[in-house]
Amino acid sequence: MSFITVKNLWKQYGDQIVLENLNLSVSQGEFCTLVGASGCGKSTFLKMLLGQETSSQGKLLLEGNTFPREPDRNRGVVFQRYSVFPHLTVRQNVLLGLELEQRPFLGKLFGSARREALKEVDAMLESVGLAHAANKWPHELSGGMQQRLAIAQSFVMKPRILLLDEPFGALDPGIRGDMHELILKLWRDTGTTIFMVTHDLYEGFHLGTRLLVFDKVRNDPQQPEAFGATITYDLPIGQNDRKIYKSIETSVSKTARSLSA
Ligand SMILES: Nc1ncnc2c1ncn2[C@@H]1O[C@H](COP(=O)(O)OP(=O)(O)OP(=O)(O)O)[C@@H](O)[C@H]1O
Repeated sequence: MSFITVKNLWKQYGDQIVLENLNLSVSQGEFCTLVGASGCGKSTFLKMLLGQETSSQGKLLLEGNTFPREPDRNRGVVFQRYSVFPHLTVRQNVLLGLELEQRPFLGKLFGSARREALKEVDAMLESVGLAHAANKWPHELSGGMQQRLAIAQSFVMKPRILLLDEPFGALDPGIRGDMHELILKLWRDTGTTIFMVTHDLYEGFHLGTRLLVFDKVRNDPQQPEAFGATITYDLPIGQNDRKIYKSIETSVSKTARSLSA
């Protein structure tokens, strides 16, 4: 059975149609990268997967059942920035999720429960390359290290679905390469189903298992809000066809111009 099923899904804010007629079937453990013009609804789609937004029409199913309405521990999220708590050390940042899960009201663990949790935290920090920075504060970390921390915070909760909204968008190209390796390693080790939004077509074409292009097939310059974006390409990663790359680039740029006009 499909892990995630999207059937004729629409999202509308007031008179603005943001997404129209999305159809998709995703298996458990896939890594989908989402590209598309700014404002065409990629983050809105992630929010629906997270349970922060509801659809206006259509179905969004998790193993055949309606998606849970509220965010829960099965779904993690990493944003481009500001995912970590500035008043907690690196170690405390990763520990907090486990503490809140086990002691939702107190938010603190003691004794052997705390020791067990810290073992998990330290293993996680080791695996994202932050073991040496466990006692540092977020403001003492570089941008790349902060994103490593945000990724550790998510993975320590062992989510079934991880949503990444331009997680490497603010990083230098050199550091991005290291982050690609890290996310691929964690994905392979854990089998998490990942959806990652990126503005970088290269990332889209090379990372994960599947590239989804969000774009508008219909556009009325007189009524720009009358039509939403849909999935125009659904390609397996590794398909390095220059012509497809060019055609996606051209179409996405055209939509970007119309959305910013
Ligand atoms: N809560 C909301 N209320 C009204 N309109 C919204 C809301 N959230 C998003 N929108 C609108 O929906 C459209 C899609 O926004 P969204 O953030 O999903 O696009 P995006 O493709 O992720 O853009 P970017 O790549 O710039 O992050 C935009 O026009 C935005 O203004």
